[in-house]
Amino acid sequence: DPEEKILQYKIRVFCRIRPASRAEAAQGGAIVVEKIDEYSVTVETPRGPREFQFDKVFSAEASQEDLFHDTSLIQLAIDGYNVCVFAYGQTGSGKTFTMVGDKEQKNPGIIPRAFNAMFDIMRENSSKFSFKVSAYMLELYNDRLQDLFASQAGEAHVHTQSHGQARRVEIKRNRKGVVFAQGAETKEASSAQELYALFQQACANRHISATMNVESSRSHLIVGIMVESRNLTNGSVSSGKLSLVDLAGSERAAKTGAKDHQLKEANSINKSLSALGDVISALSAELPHVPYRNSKLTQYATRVKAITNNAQRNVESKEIAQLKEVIMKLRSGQSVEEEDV
Ligand SMILES: Nc1ncnc2c1ncn2[C@@H]1O[C@H](COP(=O)(O)OP(=O)(O)OP(=O)(O)O)[C@@H](O)[C@H]1O
Repeated sequence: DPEEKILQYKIRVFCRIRPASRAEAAQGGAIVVEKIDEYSVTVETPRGPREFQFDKVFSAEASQEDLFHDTSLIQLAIDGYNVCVFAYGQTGSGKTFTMVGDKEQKNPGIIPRAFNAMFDIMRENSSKFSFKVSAYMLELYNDRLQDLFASQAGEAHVHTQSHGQARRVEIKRNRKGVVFAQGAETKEASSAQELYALFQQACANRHISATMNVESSRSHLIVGIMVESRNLTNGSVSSGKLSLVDLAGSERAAKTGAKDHQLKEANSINKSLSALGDVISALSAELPHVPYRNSKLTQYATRVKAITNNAQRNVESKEIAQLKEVIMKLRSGQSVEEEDV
């Protein structure tokens, strides 16, 4: 029963412990986190050990295969649901390793594995369905969404902008309440290899702050894969989306010792991450109002099909209230600003 599957999958939080790096070991670093069973870890703190629970815990020995083992979320996206997977953690905790993998792709992460699994599942179902896969890839940097496809698209205006910045993308909501990225270029892919090649092009356009940890990414990476499937027997069409997100480091601005534009980066990263935390708290507590609108990241990343009707009604009534305000202004002969609309 797909509805049952959806409820079961509403939000799941996994914990992955990464092994200590050679440098950390050489500096005499101690291991302070330990998996105690499938669902819990202990963390050494100055006030003694603390225990934390998760839907699943992966130890430092867990391989990339172990992590990806369960492909049911990919199946759900193909079945027409909106699925989002993201990695959260401080700089160097292993988000990019988990989502993307190592540079040489000897240990591919969730994103390339998801591309392969997606096309494998579609191939297995090709006698009953025809599929169309398209993708957009975005970067959220200093609260600005940028299209990572745009600057290799060869459009003249792109090159005239400073720092090779791609054009702006806006978050919009369609009449059905589904969030989409307006202005984002989507590209079709007919194989996992093609999709991966698009991903590599997109990654080459990301911002990396030069003076911080070289490996550190200071922006959120958002990969949206849309799957349209047509039932060959009755012609019905469904569309689902798999969003794969590699978040920027979650450390606090004060700790990074960052200045000026770096501080601005850290602040906007923190703002969007704490907004994400608020949304997840509201969703898991099943609160009637989910504060999606507090940041671009949450407007985009956490729109799930399982959102309660109440939350949806709240958003709609807010939009209707705005609309009423605009109508009132127009009636009384006042001017209407672009923001109002
Ligand atoms: N499970 C793992 N096994 C082996 N090496 C790992 C693992 N997780 C992370 N690493 C290594 O640790 C280093 C930091 O990981 P990574 O770059 O993924 O961190 P991050 O959380 O994405 O950091 P940032 O927020 O700065 O982007 C990398 O060299 C990566 O290869």
